[in-house]
Amino acid sequence: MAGEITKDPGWQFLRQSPEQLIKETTKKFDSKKNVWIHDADEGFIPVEIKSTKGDMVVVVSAGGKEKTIKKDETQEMNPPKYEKTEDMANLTFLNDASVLHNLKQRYYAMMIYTYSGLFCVVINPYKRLPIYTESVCKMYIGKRRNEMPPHLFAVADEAYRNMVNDHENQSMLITGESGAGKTENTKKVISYFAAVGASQSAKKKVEEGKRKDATLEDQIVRTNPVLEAFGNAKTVRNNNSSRFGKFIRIHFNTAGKMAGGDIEHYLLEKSRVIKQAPGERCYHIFYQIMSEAVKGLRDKLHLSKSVRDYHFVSQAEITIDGIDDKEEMQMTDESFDIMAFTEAEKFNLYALTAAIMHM
Ligand SMILES: Nc1ncnc2c1ncn2[C@@H]1O[C@H](COP(=O)(O)OP(=O)(O)OP(=O)(O)O)[C@@H](O)[C@H]1O
Repeated sequence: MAGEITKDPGWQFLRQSPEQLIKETTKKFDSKKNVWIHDADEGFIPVEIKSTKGDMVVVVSAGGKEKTIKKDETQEMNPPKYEKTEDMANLTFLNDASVLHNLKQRYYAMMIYTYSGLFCVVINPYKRLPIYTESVCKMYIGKRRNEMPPHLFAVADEAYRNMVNDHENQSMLITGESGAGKTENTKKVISYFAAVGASQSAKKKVEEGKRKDATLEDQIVRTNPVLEAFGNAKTVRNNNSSRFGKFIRIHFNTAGKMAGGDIEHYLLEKSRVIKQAPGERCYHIFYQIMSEAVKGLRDKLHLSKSVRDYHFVSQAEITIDGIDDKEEMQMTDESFDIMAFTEAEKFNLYALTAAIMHM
């Protein structure tokens, strides 16, 4: 099994190979001499202490540059055996320079998850890594945190097992600045719970006429495209920025199978509906409706003009690089079907949205 998982395409983004590990962790090191100092460009750089006089030290950088600074301004360096450590709680010196160095080195190797005790620090890779596949998901099911490389799935699995074993509610806080990856990681957590807690109940039939099969897991996962259509927008910092906060509750039955869910939302940025700053866009749904993905919808909503002619939604950007509003609209509309909205309910929602454009 261990051999098999290391062959998974995602493994290289989770843990370095034994060869790399040996190379990294056996570098020359002198704990008395090797330290970190502040650097205007790099944040912190490694230097070697050449001499000490009172509370001043002369340090030399890798490039041979010498500098005299206060000893207090240096930060201790960890021995190379901690290079790219998976849990920063292990570090002998937990100073800013060491934490940033560790996260940076792991990020350069595209290992985006790192523990810091109970926390899991994530760095946005801005590229799709094969670490959320079904095979990677299976690797983490039922495993202890220290048995596997850091991953959001491990945190989710631990929460799931604590819930099943201790019969206690569990919560996960996902936080960070705009564009940090909260929305993406939240979606992965929900998908993970959908996989481990699959209800396996008889498939429900959704809405007469559509005859689509939808499991409860599908329905819970599909809340996202709809919420994003109405509550996410392009900002200067993030093409898909959530403009509201949310508290997602997923319910499990006593057997640990998914039984339902609900979402509380807070503080939608309402001003965006009528005003967009330069470089930003209104909520995705307006442009999705205009995309013609749902045949005849624009006609029914009397949206015959071009987007630019609807003032409230066209004060800045109207398209987003890399986002196809037509595909997104298909996803939104299909998600409504999977969540068992009726045709009338869907139309009413679209009509209300269009009404704002007509104002
Ligand atoms: N794990 C990831 N893998 C690949 N791309 C990612 C990942 N996390 C984030 N991204 C990219 O970064 C973008 C911004 O991430 P996301 O929308 O999750 O940020 P956020 O923290 O929710 O921001 P906001 O607070 O503005 O809603 C995503 O649209 C995606 O392109």
